[in-house]
Amino acid sequence: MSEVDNLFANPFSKVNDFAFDHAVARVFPDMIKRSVPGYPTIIESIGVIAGQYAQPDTLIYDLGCSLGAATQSMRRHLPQQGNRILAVDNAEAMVERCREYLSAQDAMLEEPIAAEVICADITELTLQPCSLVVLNFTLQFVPPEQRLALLRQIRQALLPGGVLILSEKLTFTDSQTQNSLEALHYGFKRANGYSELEIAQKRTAIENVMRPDPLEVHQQRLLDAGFSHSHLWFQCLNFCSMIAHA
Ligand SMILES: C[S@@+](CC[C@H](N)C(=O)[O-])C[C@H]1O[C@@H](n2cnc3c(N)ncnc32)[C@H](O)[C@@H]1O
Ligand SMILES: O=C(O)C(=O)C[C@]1(C(=O)O)C=C[C@@H](O)C=C1
Repeated sequence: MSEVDNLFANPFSKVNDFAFDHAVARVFPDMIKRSVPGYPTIIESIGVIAGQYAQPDTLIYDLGCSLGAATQSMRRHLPQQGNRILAVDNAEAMVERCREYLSAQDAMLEEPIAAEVICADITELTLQPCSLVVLNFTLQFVPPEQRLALLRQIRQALLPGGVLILSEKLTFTDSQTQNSLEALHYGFKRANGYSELEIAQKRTAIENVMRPDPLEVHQQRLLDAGFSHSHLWFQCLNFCSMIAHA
């Protein structure tokens, strides 16, 4: 089961780029809960949103599933209506553990919704028709120049009435807002037991691999990808989640 995240607790002579490797997979539930304000609420709400929007007998994608927290939530909330969930991640360490977690969940649910975990790059997948797609803190790790093409693919795969749930860390074009929310986010991490060194080293580790966008950039890109409408349903500090309608 999950261990405490102390991956950045000791000083490094050089901080390497963040990777979703075995060390991260081992501590990931603790890391994400202590790093992303509102993460438990977002996970639980994804199940509720899925209950509202997943159409009977259709496919659901969880893209960049990590350990499958969103998939597990959807399986808890969805009525048994012939849905199938495809959870995809390109980090082998995550996929291995995700499969274990979902098998453990199988044993706890009466009629578990079918869920399959695939190790693949989501920018290279051909998506099948589906009613719901989840990108929960994944798009920020996709190279910016590939984001629009991915969203177009998702839009094209969505059935009429289908939705995308898109959760992201945000940046803000107004520097006062940026500085205020960034400082509060570090305060959130501190309150969750991370030291100044851990906060600083993690910041360096993610700066080349995780490139968040402002909300306006997301909204325009969703329109450019063919979504008819998008809106926020959650924001806590500089982290948010949106629903985009096909
Ligand atoms: C912050 S984690 C996502 C958390 C997860 N969705 C959850 O709800 O707990 C980002 C994940 O996206 C995956 N990822 C990043 N780029 C990817 C890509 N091109 N294809 C597949 N997975 C990707 C990473 O391996 C990582 O597991
Ligand atoms: O922005 C940060 O400082 C974070 O730690 C965020 C974040 C994320 O949003 O995915 C970065 C990497 C880990 O996956 C967990 C959390």
